[in-house]
Amino acid sequence: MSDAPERRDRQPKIKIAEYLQQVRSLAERFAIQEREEVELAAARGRVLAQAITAGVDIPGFANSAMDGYAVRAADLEEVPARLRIVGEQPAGPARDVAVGAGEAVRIMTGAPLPAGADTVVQSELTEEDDGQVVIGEAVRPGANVRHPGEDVSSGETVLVQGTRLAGRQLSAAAAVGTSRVQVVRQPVLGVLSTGDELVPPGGVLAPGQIYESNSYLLAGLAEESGARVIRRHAVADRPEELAVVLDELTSQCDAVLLSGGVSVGRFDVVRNLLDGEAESTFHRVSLQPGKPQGYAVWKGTPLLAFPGNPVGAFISFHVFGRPFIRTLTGQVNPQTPRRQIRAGASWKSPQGRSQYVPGRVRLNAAGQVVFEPTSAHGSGSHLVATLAQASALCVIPADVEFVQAGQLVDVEDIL
Ligand SMILES: Nc1nc2c(c(=O)[nH]1)N[C@H]1C(S)=C(S)[C@@H](COP(=O)(O)OP(=O)(O)OC[C@H]3O[C@@H](n4cnc5c(N)ncnc54)[C@H](O)[C@@H]3O)O[C@H]1N2
Ligand code: MOO
Repeated sequence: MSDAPERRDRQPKIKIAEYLQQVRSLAERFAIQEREEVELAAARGRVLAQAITAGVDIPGFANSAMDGYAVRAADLEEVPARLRIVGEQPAGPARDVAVGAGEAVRIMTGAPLPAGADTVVQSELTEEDDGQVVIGEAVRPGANVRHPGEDVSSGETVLVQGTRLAGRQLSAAAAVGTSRVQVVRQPVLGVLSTGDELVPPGGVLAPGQIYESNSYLLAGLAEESGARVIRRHAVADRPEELAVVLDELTSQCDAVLLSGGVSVGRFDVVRNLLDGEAESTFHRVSLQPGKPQGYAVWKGTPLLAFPGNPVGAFISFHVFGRPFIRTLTGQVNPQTPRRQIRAGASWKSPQGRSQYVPGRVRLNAAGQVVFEPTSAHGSGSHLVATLAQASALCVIPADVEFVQAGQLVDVEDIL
């Protein structure tokens, strides 16, 4: 057992932005430098180590947006118009058909626009009669024609370096002809829970014990952020055991996320063990939940230490963990978008800490869009089960102590 004394920690709190800057600086120093080339189909979730430049225009040629008839707008000045059908152009190679005065070509969506045509009339507005097409309604000149380079021109940047590749980005790369991409090596993250009271789910709970859940939370979030994860649990009051697990994890990982044991209690082993380590930094951050935070470098590998309370661990990942992984993998860190929505309930917020309240954005009975906390207990950092129902976070500034139903509040989506 550790016999470390309880700390009387009256350290002033630091601002979220200040601590975030420290976390990002740490990640910048350990940013992954290795690159690899992978098939586009295997690149989902990876981070681009190069820009993708269009090798072709998109669209590549003038083409039809509808199934219908390619015509000359000048022939539609008076409707109904009757035009002679002189050919057909499906999607695919351009046929040797052209549209002259008084003529039309039957055309399919995506097919190249025949020479002479400048407008496409969709088939619903037409009737065919004895080799002619009858167009009964006026059609805007140039309607239903997609022009070359309208989306992107050859030589333009389609995806910047540092983009994380999801389905849409893979599709953009494919559409400009890219088949292999340079990506940043996938980060390997250790996830380590500490706590004597923690029993793996499925085990038998003795009095005072609870099921361990943070490693599932943080491993899941880290994987969703593109990392490969190695998950472990070490008991809280045995620093030697924690040191062994840290040795093992840091020898295989680019970084380790810890939860629990960072506060001021006698058994807060993470803090007790790391306190003497290189660059070990512990702060009280003006955040609720998620006040106690720390980082250190263990045998050359950065560690981020989050509080053990499950919602605190989640908010810590949302505010610091995800930006840390993004920086580690060379991604840009855009500001998390916030929008103002009316509070759908009243609640208290702790003085001097920015409160993050899990909840949902919904329509209330009066038809107003409101933010509603998922739990009547608001931002309580132990509310692990109701956290799963939340899809948004309400962010209350540090100087606000009470939120009145109906007032505008800042809301962020949970990614
Ligand atoms: N005297 C003070 N006590 C506390 C302070 C303070 O300023 N002065 N801060 C409180 C705040 S705020 C937080 S947050 C917690 C942080 O404590 P630790 O990070 O040291 O976390 P633990 O004590 O290990 O655990 C807290 C809580 O969370 C449960 N837990 C921990 N790990 C897991 C896990 N992997 N899965 C599920 N649940 C977990 C643990 O059982 C505790 O209930 O300190 C306050 N105290
Ligand atoms: O900062 Mo703690 O996570 O509120 O309980």
